Amino acid sequence: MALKDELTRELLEIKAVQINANDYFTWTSGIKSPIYCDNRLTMSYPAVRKKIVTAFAEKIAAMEEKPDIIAGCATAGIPHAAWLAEKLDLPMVYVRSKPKGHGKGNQIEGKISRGQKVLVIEDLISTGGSSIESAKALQAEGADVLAVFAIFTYGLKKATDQFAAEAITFDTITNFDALIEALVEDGKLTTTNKSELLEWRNSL
Ligand SMILES: O=P(O)(O)OC[C@H]1O[C@H](OP(=O)(O)OP(=O)(O)O)[C@H](O)[C@@H]1O
Ligand SMILES: O=C(O)c1cc(=O)[nH]c(=O)[nH]1
Repeated sequence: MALKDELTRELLEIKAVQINANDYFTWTSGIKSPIYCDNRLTMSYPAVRKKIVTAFAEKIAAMEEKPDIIAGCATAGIPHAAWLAEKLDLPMVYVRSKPKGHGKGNQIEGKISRGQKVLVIEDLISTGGSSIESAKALQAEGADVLAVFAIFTYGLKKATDQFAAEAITFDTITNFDALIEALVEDGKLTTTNKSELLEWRNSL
């Protein structure tokens, strides 16, 4: 089984994905959603988190330009960025959603120098707003952001449009469509549920 399919299935097995058709979740963007994917749970499963790092490392191996440094998006991107940086023996930083209100007032923690090639690691992309903000904070420090990688994307048009508008490349290990297919295969979603969820996603 391809790593993408293995990880899609494992997200379901560890119950990272919850569907509540009657009591919607609120996303960080304010969007109300019948589905929530809690990739933070992957931290608690060494075999799953190792596969995530392997999948990111495979994507890096296919990149023409290699990163000098790995940047994690606070907070859920940080552990995976750390494990990836460790595997590749690369330096790491993390990026806060906003500058710290005390201490040194940093938004980026760790050392970053102008011209360094950075790969941004995020756990999940909904609208893309959080990871794009992290990438822009790095660019403001003179970093060359090669790409944003995440475990999962909902595949929202808004995310594709926002990344394109900022000329930032992004890629993910798995996505909403693969997740929905796996749920249908497992008999956990009817084809009607599937159509409703895809329609909801496409309407955002
Ligand atoms: O693509 P977006 O619309 O920005 O949404 C995705 C972001 O939302 C979640 O973070 P959250 O704000 O819940 O914070 P956390 O990472 O600290 O848990 C997730 O971890 C992403 O960072
Ligand atoms: O957009 C979000 O805030 C969001 C969606 C989701 O499914 N999981 C998550 O951790 N955040």
